[in-house]
Amino acid sequence: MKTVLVSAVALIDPDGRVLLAQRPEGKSMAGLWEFPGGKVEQGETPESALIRELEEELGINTWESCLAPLTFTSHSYDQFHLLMPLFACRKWEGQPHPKEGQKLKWVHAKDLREYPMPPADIPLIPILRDWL
Ligand SMILES: Nc1nc2c([nH]c(=O)n2[C@@H]2O[C@H](COP(=O)(O)OP(=O)(O)OP(=O)(O)O)[C@@H](O)[C@H]2O)c(=O)[nH]1
Repeated sequence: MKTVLVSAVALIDPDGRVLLAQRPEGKSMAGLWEFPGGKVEQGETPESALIRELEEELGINTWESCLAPLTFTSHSYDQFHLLMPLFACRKWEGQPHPKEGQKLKWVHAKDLREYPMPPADIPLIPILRDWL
């Protein structure tokens, strides 16, 4: 099976809340809440892919020096195996706003379980809760 590298980020606001984005209708796993990010394309690093995705999805800018490795998930879906590093980021420029029709929500760590997430993300929840 093909391993797909997807880079994702926990954006953390001054209140310690994390930004989740709801996958829009029409996409696979529509309605589930996920961390902003996306596939690492040819010639990109996980960091550069994330910087690009944050601009495309949320209209914010950040820098490699502001992306701290936090943890990762590794999960087999039917069609591919997902390998997803999760970075933490507390510093960016601009106000995150939905550029692709997705819903956005700042969520306290203790409330993360209330937001249905893709199966690959489930092991990340306690790690984030302990870390935040
Ligand atoms: N950004 C992001 N992707 C995730 C998370 N969890 C998870 O399983 N994924 C999966 O990782 C892939 C990310 O791909 P993408 O964001 O670049 O592209 P996409 O949603 O258009 O993908 P798709 O249309 O192929 O489903 C998707 O298959 C998505 O379901 C997460 O927390 N954040």
